[in-house]
This record gives sequence, C-alpha cells and structure tokens, in this order.
Amino acid sequence: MLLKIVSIKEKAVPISSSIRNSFIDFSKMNASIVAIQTDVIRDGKPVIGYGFNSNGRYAPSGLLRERFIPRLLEAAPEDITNNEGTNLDPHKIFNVLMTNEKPGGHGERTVAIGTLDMAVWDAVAKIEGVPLYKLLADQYGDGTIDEKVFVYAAGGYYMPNKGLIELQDEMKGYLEAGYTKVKMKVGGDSIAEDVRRIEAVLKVVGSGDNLLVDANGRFNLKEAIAFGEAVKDYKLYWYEEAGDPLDYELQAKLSEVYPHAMATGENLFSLQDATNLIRHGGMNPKTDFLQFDCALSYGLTEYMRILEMLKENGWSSRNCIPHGGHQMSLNIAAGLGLAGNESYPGVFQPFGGFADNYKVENGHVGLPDIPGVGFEAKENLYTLLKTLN
Ligand SMILES: O=C([O-])CC(=O)C(=O)O
Ligand SMILES: [Mg+2]
Repeated sequence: MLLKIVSIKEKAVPISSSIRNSFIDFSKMNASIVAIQTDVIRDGKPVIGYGFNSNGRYAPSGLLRERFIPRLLEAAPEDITNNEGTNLDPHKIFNVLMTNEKPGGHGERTVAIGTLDMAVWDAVAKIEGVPLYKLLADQYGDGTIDEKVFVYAAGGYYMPNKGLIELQDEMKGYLEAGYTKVKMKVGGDSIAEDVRRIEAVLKVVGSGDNLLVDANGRFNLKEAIAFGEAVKDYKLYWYEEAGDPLDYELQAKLSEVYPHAMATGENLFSLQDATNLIRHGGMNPKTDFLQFDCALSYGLTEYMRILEMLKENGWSSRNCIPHGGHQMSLNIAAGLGLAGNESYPGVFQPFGGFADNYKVENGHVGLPDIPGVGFEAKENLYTLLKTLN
C-alpha cells in the first residue's frame, strides 16, 4: 500500500504590527499556515506535516485553495511517494505542483509552493522519525550536523514614537538575550538621521562588525552609493538589499565602490533569479552573503538546486544566511552547512524564533532532537498550527 495524503488544510492568520521598514508597514501583514495529514501512523497518531509562509509576503490563500492544494490532492499516490511508497517524495511533489505552470514570471506562486513544501518536509522527517536537520545531513549533505547555528537578531524597525533611546533599549535586549550581532532598518529616513540611528546602536553593540543594516530595496543607484559612502568607515557586518532586488546592475555598480560585505536575495524567488544575481550582480563570494528564503521561493527542493548552482559558480553554502528567522531554514543551516540564519526575537510571532528550551548563547542556537522541523518544541507556534486540525 502506498501512503496517501488524507487532507490538506489552510488558514490565513495575522502577523500584523506597527513596525515599518523603508518600503512597507506591517499593519495588514498575514501568513498562510497549512497542515498536510497523511495516513501514516506514528506513536498512535496520524503524521501531520505543518508549514507556513515567511513574513513579507501576504497569505497566498487563493493560490493554495484554488490551484495547488487540489493539484496535490488529485495526484496519483505513485506520483508523490518514494519508490517503495513508504514516504512522501518532496521532489516528485514539486513536479506535481509545477504541472502546467509556465517558466518565468514567478509571482507569488513561489510562496504558495514554499509553504506546502515546508509541510511536506516536516511530514517526511516525521515519517522517518528523525529531525529534519539530521535527514538533510544524512541524505543530502556529508553527514555532519552543525550542533549550533549562528543567528543574528533582526529588528531595529521604524515605529511611531520610537527614538534613539528606544532603539538602543531594543538592541540591549538582544544582547542580553544572547545575540552578538543585530540588524536594523535603514533607508526609511534621511541619510543623516539613519547615521544618527546607526551611531546610537554602535554605542550599544560596540563595533561595526556587530551591526547589519537593511535598506529593503529602497535606494536608486545614486542613493545606494551615497548611503554606502556615509557608512563605509563603520565597517558594518553587511549592507543589505540596497536597491531593487531585481536590479542586478545596481548591485554590481554598488559593489564596485562599496568596500565591505553586502547581502541580498530575500526577494529572489527562483533558481533562475538567483542565477541572474550570481551572473550579473557583481557580488563577491569571499565577502558577501545570500539570503534566499526557501519558504518564499518554491521551498527546500528549489533551495537545493540553488545551492548546487552556487557550488558550480564558486560559491559555498557558507555564503548563505537565509531571510525569515524560521525553524525551517534553521534546519537547513544545521544540516546542509549554511553560515547561519536570521532570527526575529521581538517580531513576527509566533513564527519568529526557535525551540522554547534552546537559548541563544554567544550568538548561536541549538536545535531540538525531535522528528520533523521541530514546531512541536515551540509552544506558541504549535498551539496555532494545531488549530488547523
Ligand atoms: O522587514 C522585512 O521585510 C524583513 C527583512 O527585510 C529582513 O528580515 O531582512
Ligand atoms: Mg531584509
């Protein structure tokens, strides 16, 4: 008997807040959560894989309900399982989901598929009875697991009535929570004001090596260069998403003049977009970081193809620190040897943050030894996911 998917459920849930980056506010932000129930029984209960979409893109409920969930439910069991029929096959499922989808113009179907893909991998690891990071290391990596993963605290948003003192207090909180590096938003105010904000945070974190700045694609080339010029002496850990994510020429021209590390990629949603960045973005594998987020970009199956492409082009998985601050990318980081993962200690709850009993220490965090992605070890998240059942 081949295993079967019994049901797939989806719900949009709010992750709204009063924070603002240089481009959007999050007053109406939401996310899809999904549950894929299989007919496999483990510990007396049916295996259910859970997934959600990463922050920054809205819940793709329509795409999921009208197109991708029906497509997956209609697939023949042999088209979605391994050869023995004992587990789901995420790669075959990707092909099923992409049936009758033209290439290019990826839009937000990448988010819908990334959400389902997370639930599929959660189920796969639960059926195997191992944490996802272990499954990845054993089946797709070299067997080594990073017991602790580097994480930085992303925050520093613009908010109503948030001055320099409040910004400093926020950053002090991250250091007290065990983080060593913090990220703040820039590009949402004048360069002079952002420089004042940066200097205020530097007083808390000590050196530029402990501070990352994120312009969320706000600048044109002239502005991006001017901002780089204004901050270059701080030798920041990275300067993120200076211009439009698809403007590879802007990134390349900025790379010619900005002398320190840069990061981008959270809004590139496909292997082809990632390839274009590597081909045309002028980025440097010796210094720069790539932030592709599987949960926004067709899932881990596509992410593995991106890692392959990077290798062919002289980049390493250690250049990757994904966007999104979720446990899925933390598993990928631990199992496939990434450089680290983003973390949102203060925002995007209950999706941001990791297992409850694993404290961040010296900027690193461990993962729980339970089957799947580990959602069950994060109580506020699991409580929400369970409402799908
Ligand atoms: O503010 C956002 O959209 C999130 C973001 O860019 C990040 O975490 O790097
Ligand atoms: Mg960003």
